[in-house]
Amino acid sequence: MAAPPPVMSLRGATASLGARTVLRGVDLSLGPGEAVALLGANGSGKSTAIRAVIGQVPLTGGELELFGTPFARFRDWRRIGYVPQRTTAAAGVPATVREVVSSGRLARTKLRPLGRADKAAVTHALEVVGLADRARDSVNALSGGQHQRVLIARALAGEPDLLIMDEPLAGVDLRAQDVLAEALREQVSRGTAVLLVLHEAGPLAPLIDRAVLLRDGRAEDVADPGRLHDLACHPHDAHDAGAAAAAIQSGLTVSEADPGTHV
Ligand SMILES: Nc1ncnc2c1ncn2[C@@H]1O[C@H](COP(=O)(O)OP(=O)(O)OP(=O)(O)O)[C@@H](O)[C@H]1O
Repeated sequence: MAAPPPVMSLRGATASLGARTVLRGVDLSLGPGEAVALLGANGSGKSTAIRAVIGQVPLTGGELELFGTPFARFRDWRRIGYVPQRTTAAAGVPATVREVVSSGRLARTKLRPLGRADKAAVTHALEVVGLADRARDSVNALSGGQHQRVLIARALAGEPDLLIMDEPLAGVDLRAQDVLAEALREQVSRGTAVLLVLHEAGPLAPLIDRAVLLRDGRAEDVADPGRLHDLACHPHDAHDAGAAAAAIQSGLTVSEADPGTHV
């Protein structure tokens, strides 16, 4: 039987923001059930890359396929969940936590009232992020970290096959990070592919199958996600991702001065 197509595949992707070329030939793909961390310095183009994947930033060149379908023909958006970079879930309209999380089902219900399965998925997502007891509260009454958890619950409620998250742990306290890591672990074990922009892997580190470093508008594979922490926190140290990968494989830090010292 033929192997399933990648969940997402970018090939030679180029993109610009204003006059600035941000992506200069990015190759990045994700298999079903794979969890990939996208690392890189501030401004290296991580958010731009994932916004290109969901069609918010148009490619100026290269190819994008989602679930084996070229982007221009892709319509199955319910298969993709997206958590934007730290923002607020409040839109000036006094929506409740449950309402915002329920909006994660929109691509599935196509504006019909929520059915039993929809409501169960929303309730489950609220429980997973630890906000079931706040379901009736206005999102305007939440803290920044709680907003972030609402946005994660909204993405989970859609039961996506590909979950894309831009720094999902930003502003989330350590206990909630553990809860979210467990939620993601469950999601990945069900076969969901996850693409995460990370600066701090924290409790997500054990989940990550592969890390990719964005540098100079291109993506470079990092061999061992076990060294994720160093590259996530110190992307500038990776002067040469090839050397970094070799060092990582051999168990040395990227900037190790004494090759006899293992970390
Ligand atoms: N609207 C815009 N117009 C022009 N340039 C932009 C715009 N938005 C972002 N940029 C630039 O594009 C580059 C990539 O930005 P992007 O947000 O993708 O980086 P990032 O790797 O996600 O950064 P961070 O780690 O700080 O979140 C940066 O140099 C940024 O200054």
